[in-house]
Amino acid sequence: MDTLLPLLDRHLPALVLAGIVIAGGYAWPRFLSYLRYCKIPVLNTKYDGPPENFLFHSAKVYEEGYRTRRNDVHRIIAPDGEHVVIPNRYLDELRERPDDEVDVLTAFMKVMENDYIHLFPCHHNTHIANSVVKKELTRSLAKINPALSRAVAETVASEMPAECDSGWTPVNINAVLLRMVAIISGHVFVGPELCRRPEYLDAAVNFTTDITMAVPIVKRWTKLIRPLAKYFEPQLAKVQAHRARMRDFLAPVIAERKAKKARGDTMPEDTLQWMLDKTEAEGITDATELTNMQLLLTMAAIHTTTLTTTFILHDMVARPDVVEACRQEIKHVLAASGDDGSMSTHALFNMKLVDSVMRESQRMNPPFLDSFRRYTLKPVTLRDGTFIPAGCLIEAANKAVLMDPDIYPDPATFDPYRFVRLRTNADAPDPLAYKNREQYQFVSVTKENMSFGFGRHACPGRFFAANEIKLILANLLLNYDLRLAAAGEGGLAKDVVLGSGVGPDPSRVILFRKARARA
Ligand code: HEM
Repeated sequence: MDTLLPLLDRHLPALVLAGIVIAGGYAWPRFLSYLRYCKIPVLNTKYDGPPENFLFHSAKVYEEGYRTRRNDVHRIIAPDGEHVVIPNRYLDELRERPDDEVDVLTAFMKVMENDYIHLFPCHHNTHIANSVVKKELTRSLAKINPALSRAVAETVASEMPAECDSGWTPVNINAVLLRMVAIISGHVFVGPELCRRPEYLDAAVNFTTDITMAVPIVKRWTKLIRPLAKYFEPQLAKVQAHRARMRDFLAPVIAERKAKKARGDTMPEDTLQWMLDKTEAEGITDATELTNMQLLLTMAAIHTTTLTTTFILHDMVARPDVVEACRQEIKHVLAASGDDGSMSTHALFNMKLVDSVMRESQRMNPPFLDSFRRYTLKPVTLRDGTFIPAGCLIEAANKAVLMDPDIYPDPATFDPYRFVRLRTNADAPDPLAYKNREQYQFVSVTKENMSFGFGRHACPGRFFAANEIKLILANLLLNYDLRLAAAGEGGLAKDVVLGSGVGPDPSRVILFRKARARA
């Protein structure tokens, strides 16, 4: 104490100043946040407190918001801050707002703590990656589908456990699908020669999981000292190690492709090549940027498609009649299409019951409880005078809408025929009175189904994802019998809801057996 007091005395002014700076750094953002949000009614005071309160009760929070305040802008307090929930009736108006007013990328950068995680390449290159999916990939689907169809057949055969050939075998289908989807997507991301290479597969399978774990770790650090997190949190180093490995993997591939192009060789048709062509045209030659763009697509595509397909199979296997009806439809469509065994986009379009089961499964198990995440870069005044300040993370309820009985009658019942009925039977009552019943296809995005988002930034990969999922389902149903495992055999589904994310029970198994010759 004797030595401490003089020391304190000598440094008192500096200590007081440091205290003011730290307290100010902590309190100032909170004060600004208070000013920004204080006029927007808050919903979830009862889930305030430790982050777990919101994380594990988020479904109830969104549901309560939709039930009690569906026509008013309101606020949810989540562990990462305030989320402003926008009623559906404003979405058509908001989707028209330009990106420099209501921006999707800033929203995702904030949610994903991009300053510390560095998931997104610079704005411009992120737009290039998105536009490659929207334009080149989607426009090429009919052309690449025969090759994709063969790739799916090979991958299903190689990835399903060999034990299924000799009898009923418990399969953790989520884990199997993750590799399958990574390989199949890899065919169109980096090409058939590279899509099974361990470096690519490691990034495709583990990058998303490592980022998902890193984001809450970053958020635990108070903003003022967040830049220091990378020196203390090994999870952040893990994310950057993925980037370095992927860059080492892609750099020689990129160099080789550039040489091929210079020689005038025929170039591959995959997202890497399309991104190379677009960036080269603009003089961007850095392999790191292309690596980041490729990793971004991996992040957007692999786990989302895997969890959607897992949910569909979990929902199907509980209903043997639906499995059989889908199998018959697939056989019928293929017999009528006269294709050479590969499944064309036209044949996939005609699998309308399969499509309906996919949409119904996604209706009951959307990947996110919310959708239409945007950030207001400028203050927004809506036509009826409703005001949303600048600097807000806005979003709309998704799951609560999908369970609304006025929109989806008897919403808690899984009805495999719900959407095929609406699409093919003009007399089927349509509570939404859509002008075009094709709005009920799996890929259609509406205010009443935003699992692929909404507006001009709705998921551009959904057409590819729908093809991929249908091809996987068709191959599994034609080549395997499947049945429900009992609870004791790992068959009990317990979905995981954490914050706004929803996933299937990752440990659940389904019994598969290689199909004997069927009629
Ligand atoms: C079933 C699988 C998938 C689901 C559920 C899904 C879901 C979503 C959602 C909810 C968004 C945000 C949209 C919005 O806020 O309006 C999104 C954006 C995006 N998705 Fe997907 N996605 C899937 C598959 C894919 C695939 C396979 C790809 C790439 C081939 C992809 C590429 C993208 C891209 C590039 C964006 C950003 C679009 C933009 O900001 O303009 N997604 N996705």
